[in-house]
Amino acid sequence: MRNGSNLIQAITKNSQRVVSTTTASKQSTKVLTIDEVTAQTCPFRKSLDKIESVLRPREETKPLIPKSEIQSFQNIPGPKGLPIVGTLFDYFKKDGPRFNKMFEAYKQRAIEYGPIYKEKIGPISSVIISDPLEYNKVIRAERKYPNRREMEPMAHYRRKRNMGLGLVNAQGEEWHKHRSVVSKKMLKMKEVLSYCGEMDTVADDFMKHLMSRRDNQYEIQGLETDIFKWAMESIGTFLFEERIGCLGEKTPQQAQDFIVNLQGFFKLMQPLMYNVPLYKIYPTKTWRQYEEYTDNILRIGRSFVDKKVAQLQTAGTQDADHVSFLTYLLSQQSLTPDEALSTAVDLLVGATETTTTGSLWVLYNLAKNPEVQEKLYRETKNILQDNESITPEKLSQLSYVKAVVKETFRLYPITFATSRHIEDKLEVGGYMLPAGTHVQANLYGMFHDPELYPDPESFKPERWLQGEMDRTLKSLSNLVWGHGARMCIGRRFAEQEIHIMLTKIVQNFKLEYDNEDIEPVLNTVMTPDRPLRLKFIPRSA
Ligand code: HEM
Repeated sequence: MRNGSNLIQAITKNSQRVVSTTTASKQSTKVLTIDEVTAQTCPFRKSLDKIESVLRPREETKPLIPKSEIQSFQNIPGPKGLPIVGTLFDYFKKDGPRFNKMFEAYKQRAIEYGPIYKEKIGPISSVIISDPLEYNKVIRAERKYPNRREMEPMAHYRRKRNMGLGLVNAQGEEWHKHRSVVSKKMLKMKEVLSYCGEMDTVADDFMKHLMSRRDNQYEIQGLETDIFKWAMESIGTFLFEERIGCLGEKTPQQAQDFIVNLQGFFKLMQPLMYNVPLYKIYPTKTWRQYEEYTDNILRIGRSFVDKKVAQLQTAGTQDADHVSFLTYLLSQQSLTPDEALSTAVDLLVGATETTTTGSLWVLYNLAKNPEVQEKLYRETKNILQDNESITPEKLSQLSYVKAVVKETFRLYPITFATSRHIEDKLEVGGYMLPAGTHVQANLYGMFHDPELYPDPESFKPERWLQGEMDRTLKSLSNLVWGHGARMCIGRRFAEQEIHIMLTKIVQNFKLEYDNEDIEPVLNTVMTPDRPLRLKFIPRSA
C-alpha cells in the first residue's frame, strides 16, 4: 500500500506499463518463485496470467532470492494480539477498527504493516495480501478443489441439522459434486443468455413497480426492499421457471417473509462470524435469532421446491431444452432431494443480497454523477428504440453500462476480500506460508490504491473502456467475483440482470440524490450505511 513498508509503483516507460515493487525493510528483489501446481480450468485464467506477465517487475531476471533468505511465517508483520482472542478487543475500543468497517481496517493495517501482514481476530487468523502480484501466486497455486473459509454460522447450523453443507460451504469432493452439477447450467454463456428475455420482462415489471412506489417527492421509501424483490423475482425465473410475484401490487406473503428473513440472516452473519463463536457451545441471543431466520429461509425454500415437485408430478416433464433449474437439480441422480434443496437455497441466498447491494451502489453512483448518467442515457438511446426489448445482441453493445457496473464494484467491492486456505506451503512476499494458511486478497485496499487506479475515489467508468486503462488492471477487477474453479458461480447471471435493469432505469428515470454522502458498512456484504433516498424523476416528465 501507498505509505506502507511496501510500495507498488506504476511507472509508464516507453509507453509500456511496468510495476516495480520494493520492500522498504530490505529493498529486496521481488520473489517470483511461483509454486505452480496445476492449471485450473478457469475462464479468467488467461487474464490472470496477463496480470502477472505485464505487472511482473523488471527485477525478474535477477537471481531469485535464495531459499535461505525467505523468512518464516512468524516474521510476517501484523498487529500483536492476545492468546485465543487475538486482536478481537481492538474492535471494541472506542477509536479502534470496526467489524462493520473491516475493509477500512484492512486498508489501514496494510498501510501500517505493508502488503503482507497477518492478524488473528477472534477465531479467524489470516494473512492479508494487498499486492496483486503476490496474490497472483495464491491464484496460480490453486488445485482442483479450492478451499474457501466456511461461513461458520451457516455451516454450524447445517451440521446441527444434519444437512449437507451445500455449494457455498462444502469442501473437497463434496463441493465438487455440487459445483459440477450447477456449473453445467450457470457457467454456460448460452444458457445464461437464454434468460435474457425473462430478465427483460422482469425488469420492465420492475420499472412499473418503481413508478407506482414513488411518493410525491419522487422518492421510494424502502427502496432496498424493492430492489431485493426484483433480484428475487429475477433469480426466481431461473430457479423455478415461473414468476414468484414479488413485483405485483401485493407481494405474496411467503415471498415477503423470505425477504425479511434473508435480510436478517445477512445482518447477523457478520457479528457471528467474527466474534468468539460462543454460539457453538451456548445458544446466544444472536444465534437464536439467526437460527430462526435460517429455519424460516429453509422452510420457505422447501415450500418453493415442494410446489415445483407437485407441479412436475401433475404436468409431467417440461421441454428438455428449457427446464427450470430446480427441475434440473431434482433430476440429478448425484444429488439427494435434500441436497438439491440446499443447493437451490444457496443460490437464492447467494443471488439476492449480493445483487441487491451491488445494484444500490450502481444507482447511487449514477445519481451522484449526473454527467455519467447522461452519457449512459445517450448510449441507451443510440442502441435501443423506446420500449425495445434487450436482446443478447443489444446487450453486447452496451459497453458503457458495463463500465459503470465495473467502476461501481471497484469503488464498492461488495465482497471486500477473497478467502482461501492454501493447500501447500507457498512463498508469498518473501515469507513462507505453511499449508493450510488462510489468505485473503485485500480487494478494497487494492481497488482504492492510487498507484494502481489514479484518482481512486472518483467515479470514472471511462477507465474501463477500450484503450483507457491497462488491460491488466481490468483483469484485476475480476477478483470481486473471486477466482479459479471456485469463483462466483452466479457471476454471468448477476451481471446480465444488473446490466438489463440498469439500462431500463436510465431509459425511464433520471436519478437524483441530494442528501448526505452514503458510507459503506458490512452486513456480511458491503452495503450503504443508511436508506438510499434517491429521486426517480420520469424521463418523459
Ligand atoms: C453482485 C453480485 C455478486 C457478487 C459480487 C458475488 C461475489 C461472489 C464471490 C466473491 C464469491 C466467492 C468466490 C471465490 O471464493 O472465489 C461468490 C461465490 C458464490 N456466489 Fe456469488 N456473487 C454475486 C452474485 C451471485 C448470484 C446472482 C448467485 C446465484 C445465482 C451467486 C451464487 C454464488 C455461489 C453459489 C457461490 C459459491 C460458489 C462455490 O463455492 O463454488 N452469486 N460470489
